[in-house]
Amino acid sequence: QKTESTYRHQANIDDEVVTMEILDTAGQEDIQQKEGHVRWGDGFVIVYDITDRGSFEEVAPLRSLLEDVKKPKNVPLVLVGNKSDLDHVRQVGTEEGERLAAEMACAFYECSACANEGGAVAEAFHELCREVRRRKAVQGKARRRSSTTHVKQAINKMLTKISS
Ligand SMILES: Nc1nc2c(ncn2[C@@H]2O[C@H](COP(=O)(O)OP(=O)(O)OP(=O)(O)O)[C@@H](O)[C@H]2O)c(=O)[nH]1
Repeated sequence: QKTESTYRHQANIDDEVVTMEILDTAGQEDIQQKEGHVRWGDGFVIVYDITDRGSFEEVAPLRSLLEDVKKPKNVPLVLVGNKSDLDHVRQVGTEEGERLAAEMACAFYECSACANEGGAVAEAFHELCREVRRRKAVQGKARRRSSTTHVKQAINKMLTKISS
């Protein structure tokens, strides 16, 4: 049974301590629940499985939901293709992920929650934090003394291991 969990994770990003509140959604919510998650989040990691084309096809509708709920603001977002250790059963090419991320104007990472070589999982989260920070600065809401940036996220498929 799919479950929803929350995590708190602290990281030092560009010499600033950031506390992330992470919501790992189960991906089976109804539309009201999904919208609630989207309202709650400051930033989003959308994760698909490179060995499952269906999961890749769920990205665009999710992105539309984010846009609809957050508009007129644009949404801090990163796109992650997970399970890069399973390259031999890959169904979604790296270039396809890159192209989709370019369309969505967001950063893209391929990574593996199991074999997290090069720390791509952490890098994806760190980049999301930077993006949230940039948007807040642009919106004139940057609070210089705040050492706690809450990055909240709602996604359909999520990495459960975060290491930095
Ligand atoms: N090989 C490989 N397996 C992975 C990777 N990430 C997750 N898995 C496996 O994929 C399965 C699903 O992982 P979950 O983290 O439960 O995926 P989920 O979509 O978040 O599912 P829920 O937590 O039930 O919502 C598990 O058996 C994991 O061990 C990865 O990077 N590589």
